[in-house]
Amino acid sequence: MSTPPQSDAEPILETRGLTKKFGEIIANDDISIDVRNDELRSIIGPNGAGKTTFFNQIAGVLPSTEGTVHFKGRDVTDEPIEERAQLGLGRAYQSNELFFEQTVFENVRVAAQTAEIGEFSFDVFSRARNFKADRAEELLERLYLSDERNTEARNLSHGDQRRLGIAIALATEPDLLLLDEPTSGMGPEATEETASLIKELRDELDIAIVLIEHDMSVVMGISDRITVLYDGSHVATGDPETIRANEEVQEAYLGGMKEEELEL
Ligand SMILES: Nc1ncnc2c1ncn2[C@@H]1O[C@H](COP(=O)(O)OP(=O)(O)OP(=O)(O)O)[C@@H](O)[C@H]1O
Repeated sequence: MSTPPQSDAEPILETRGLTKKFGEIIANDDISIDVRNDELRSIIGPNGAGKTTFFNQIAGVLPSTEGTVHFKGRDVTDEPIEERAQLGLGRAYQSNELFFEQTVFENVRVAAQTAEIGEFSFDVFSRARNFKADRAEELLERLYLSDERNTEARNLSHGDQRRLGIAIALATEPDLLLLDEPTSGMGPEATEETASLIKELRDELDIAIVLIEHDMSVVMGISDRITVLYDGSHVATGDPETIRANEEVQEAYLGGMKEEELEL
């Protein structure tokens, strides 16, 4: 399915014809989207739709079989993940990427220090401990983690680890933040808090955020626009009302998800 771009002004991210094949498996086929520089965009679709693969193609974790990725007008299709990060394309860290033996504060401070210096070295933990401390404190406050400042990352709750992963990503001062299922494994209350936090971050930091999310109340509640993938293809992009009313979206979802999961 050919997918014309949908945006009108100043896209920070443009994918064109993005395709990923794993041998015979076509994970993504010809995906073209534009994300505006102040946009909160959700990517949704049933299991196996190609969402995570698409994210990995954007971040530079996976090379694409075909197609291009432009970030801030620059072709980054062949740029490695670090180069994209330097340009301002950030992705939240997963729990298994944290420094478990270090405190919450040190995890964020070192991320800020690494971003400033340009590379990570194990020396960073022994450097002057107040380097980038203000920035780290500010981020902890913003992510509601100040109370856990001195807790070792391994002792954090699941939800706090997810927030720490976002704080680390923000330490690199991204202009576009990618969040892969930020509410997964959370109960209803933490999910709601995380959704508000994501919206707050976009509004206050004035950045673009693209998230993969399964919780439809989160998606419908905070997204400016939603992109629906199904079986590796782009089905639709539009505001929540448009997506809710789209018959093709309902069919795609009802084919792959239970109606009660959908809440469309
Ligand atoms: N490394 C890989 N090798 C082979 N096939 C893969 C690989 N990664 C993903 N796939 C396949 O590509 C398709 C898309 O997978 P992907 O994980 O991107 O979907 P998804 O929409 O993120 O699914 P979920 O919601 O379950 O995370 C699936 O058929 C999957 O089995």
